[in-house]
Amino acid sequence: MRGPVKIVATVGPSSASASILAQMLSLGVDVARINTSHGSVDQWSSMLESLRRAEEAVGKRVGVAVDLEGPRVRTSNSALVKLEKGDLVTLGYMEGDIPVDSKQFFEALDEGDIVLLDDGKIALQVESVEGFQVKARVIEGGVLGPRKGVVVRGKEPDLPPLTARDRSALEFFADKGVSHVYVSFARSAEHVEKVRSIIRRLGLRHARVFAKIEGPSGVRRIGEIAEASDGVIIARGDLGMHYSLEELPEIQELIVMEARRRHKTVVLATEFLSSMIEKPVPTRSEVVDIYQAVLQTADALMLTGETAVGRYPVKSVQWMAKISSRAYRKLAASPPEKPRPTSTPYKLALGLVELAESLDAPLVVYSKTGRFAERLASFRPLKTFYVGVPSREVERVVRHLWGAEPVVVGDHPYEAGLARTYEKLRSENIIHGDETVVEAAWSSERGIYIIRVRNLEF
Ligand SMILES: Nc1ncnc2c1ncn2[C@@H]1O[C@H](COP(=O)(O)OP(=O)(O)O)[C@@H](O)[C@H]1O
Ligand SMILES: C=C(OP(=O)(O)O)C(=O)O
Ligand SMILES: [K+]
Ligand SMILES: [Mg+2]
Repeated sequence: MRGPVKIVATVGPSSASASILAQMLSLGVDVARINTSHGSVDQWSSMLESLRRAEEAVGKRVGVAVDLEGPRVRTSNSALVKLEKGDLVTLGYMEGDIPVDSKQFFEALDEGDIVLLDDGKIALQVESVEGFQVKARVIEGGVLGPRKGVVVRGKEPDLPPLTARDRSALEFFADKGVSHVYVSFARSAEHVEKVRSIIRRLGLRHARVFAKIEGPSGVRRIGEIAEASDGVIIARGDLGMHYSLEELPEIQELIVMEARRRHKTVVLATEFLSSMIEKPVPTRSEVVDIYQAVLQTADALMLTGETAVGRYPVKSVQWMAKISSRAYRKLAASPPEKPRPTSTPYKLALGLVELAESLDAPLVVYSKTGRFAERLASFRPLKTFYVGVPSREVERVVRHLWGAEPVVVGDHPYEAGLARTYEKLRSENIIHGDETVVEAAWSSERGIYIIRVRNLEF
């Protein structure tokens, strides 16, 4: 039992081939992330093509998440830059030892500011600011790769939530079966709503909008942002540059709690297995980090550099799946607490999860949009639950949810959809004929909620 936690893998140069992706999918990847901070329409096209081929080979369709660059400030160097501790370097707009691609970056800079590069691996302290010419001292050295993220600790560029690059990326992906859009640097509910309206205009009907919490305003406004989103992502890469690292565990706990109490999908991202970018085996602390993340009941864990540019993308997925299924055993022994239901649909969902658990029976439902599945997942059912869905579009949405196993049965009235779902599970021998099963669907035609328990043993 791989366990209910889902795995998001970033597709990049290391994993863009159909054969590598097929191995990753069969080992447990549930969502493929395309980080549009990098690459081009041509590269994204070939990634989607490889992904389709991998899905065919494995017989499993996964979520397709488009991660928008957002107002990201980056260095614009194309070659590596070696930086030694103590060096005095110049930062300039598209020029200098360290060229930076945003004018707003320089306008907000003051002497004494700490500038972090590449998820904080390199740190500088600003000594002088003359317009777009800045002198800074290297306080943490390293080799700066091309086009790496730049963050001024505690300062967020007051830029619009979407850039021209984001809009063209969304236009490209509008008819590509995308199931999730990750909004980078989400700073307010308004940001999220803006992206949602653009997505709707582009015809991405079912796509869910997840807000990436990457800086101080995202953390401060987590409540309104979570309310406005379908899910939140704890982006530990950028968060670890805005905050000092020892603050990260509490921020992670806070955001998981704020998301879960609002029944929102919650994803933990970045540096879970970063040592496996170079090595075939994780460090002990990475293993424990993943184990603890599962016990914190995130819906999904995200691999970034490990599968995008790492030397061991398949082994990284293998390790994440192995550790999370081990953590699942611990969870099964001491079930996680469930959030309070906030309305009738959630009360029904909670009742269903508890009924299935008390009978130790599989839960089978039919959900036309995937919203019913989201409500059930939010109560963290300990066993996989099966969700009949009308289309591949909804299948991809449901794939992201804790414990949810989507089954495409076509578009039917609820009761017929539920019957087809049960039949399909029986025909694939996922559920056995004599097994007690809890089923549910609501019949909008008759305005009633159907709960049926098959093969009860008294
Ligand atoms: N689509 C891509 N094409 C090329 N390189 C990529 C792609 N996606 C990710 N990468 C590489 O993998 C690294 C880690 O991935 P990720 O953490 O998603 O990126 P970042 O944090 O830089 O936005 C990136 O810095 C980049 O070097
Ligand atoms: C996932 C993250 O965002 P990105 O990789 O797009 O910077 C992060 O900052 O941890
Ligand atoms: K991004
Ligand atoms: Mg980030």
